[in-house]
Formats: sequence, structure tokens, C-alpha cells
Amino acid sequence: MGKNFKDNLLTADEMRNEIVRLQKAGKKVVFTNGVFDILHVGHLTYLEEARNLGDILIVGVNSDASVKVNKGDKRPINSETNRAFVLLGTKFVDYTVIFNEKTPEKLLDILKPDIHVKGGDYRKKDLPETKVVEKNGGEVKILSFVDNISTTEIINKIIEVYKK
Ligand SMILES: Nc1ncnc2c1ncn2[C@@H]1O[C@H](COP(=O)(O)OP(=O)(O)OP(=O)(O)O)[C@@H](O)[C@H]1O
Ligand SMILES: O=P(O)(O)O[C@@H]1O[C@H]([C@H](O)CO)[C@@H](O)[C@H](O)[C@@H]1O
Repeated sequence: MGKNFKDNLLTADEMRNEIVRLQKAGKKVVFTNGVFDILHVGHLTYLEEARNLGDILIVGVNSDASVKVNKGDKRPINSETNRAFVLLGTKFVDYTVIFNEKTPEKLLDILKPDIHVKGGDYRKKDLPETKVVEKNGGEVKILSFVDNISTTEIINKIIEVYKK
């Protein structure tokens, strides 16, 4: 753990070394990934649930370029480092790592967490990363979903309220 919350944004190689150390010390390492552009209560509920599955929660944060590929040219609203820092400021997230690919498969193959989770808007069998997690002896879990809250809805509300 770094001295300041921003110290826990690591590179993939630094994160792998840290995971080896943590697992040797008997810690269960949970991983998730996503964009987390404007953090909301659905995210926090989900991150809390993820953290409670183990001892350490790592979030793979999509780079700005990979957000554009996944969510379109107008996104993200917040930069990759700011999204990673906001996550580290919550009481649930221990480490963040930025990844630049369309999916987290390559990152998961490096990190090899014990558990990989996504929210209830995903199905395990449809996740491209399920294969690589299970190949490395990890487990994939889908968590619950908080209805009627998303970053897109927040953006649409702001547009509605401020439009002329
Ligand atoms: N309402 C919610 N309840 C529980 N989990 C959620 C919720 N919204 C998102 N998640 C989970 O949080 C992670 C990051 O999701 P993401 O940043 O895409 O959220 P979002 O609000 O759906 O964003 P957007 O509207 O931009 O698509 C994903 O793993 C997703 O499953
Ligand atoms: O924030 P999102 O849109 O839930 O994050 C995406 O999740 C994808 C998911 O893991 C299925 O592969 C991932 O591929 C994508 O890069 C985003 O992280």
C-alpha cells in the first residue's frame, strides 16, 4: 500500500508482483474492470459486493482510447487517471491498473486474480474473459444490479436540465 491514495495506481507488471506477494501472504485477490466514467451508487454497491468476496479489490480501468472504442467518441467525460484516482478514493478499491485493449483478457492473463467479477448487466457465458480467468484457475462471478442508475442516465439528465 502506498502512502497516498494515488500511489496505488500501478502498471500491470507492478500489479502482478504485488498480487504474487499478496497471494503468498494468504490474501484472496478479487478483480473487476470497467469504464467508471461518472461514479454512482450502482458502482459503489457493486464494488462493495466485489470487495466482500475477498481481501483485496483491484479495478482494471479502461484507457481513454479503449473507452472511445467501447462507448463512442464523446466519452469518456473524465480522464483515465482521474477515473482511476476516484476509484482509489473509495473505501472498497485497493489498487487500479489502466488497460488499453477493447477487453481485459490480456491484463487478466498477466494478473491471474483468484476471482473476476462483473455487474448484473453481464452474463458469465458471454464474457470474452471467462476463458482466460478459468484457464488460470480463477473463478468468474456476476454480482447484483441496482436498477435505474447508470452514467449514461446521469449524462442524459444533465443534458435535459441544461439544454436551452
Ligand atoms: N446500476 C449498477 N448496478 C450494479 N453494477 C453496475 C451498475 N452500473 C454499472 N455496474 C457495473 O460497474 C462496472 C462499470 O460499469 P460502467 O462504467 O459501464 O457503468 P454504467 O453506469 O453502465 O456506464 P455507461 O452508462 O457509461 O454504460 C461494470 O462491471 C458494471 O457491471
Ligand atoms: O464499464 P463497462 O462497460 O462494464 O466495462 C467494459 O467491460 C467489458 C467486459 O469486461 C466484457 O469483456 C470490457 O471488455 C470492456 O473493456 C470494458 O471494461
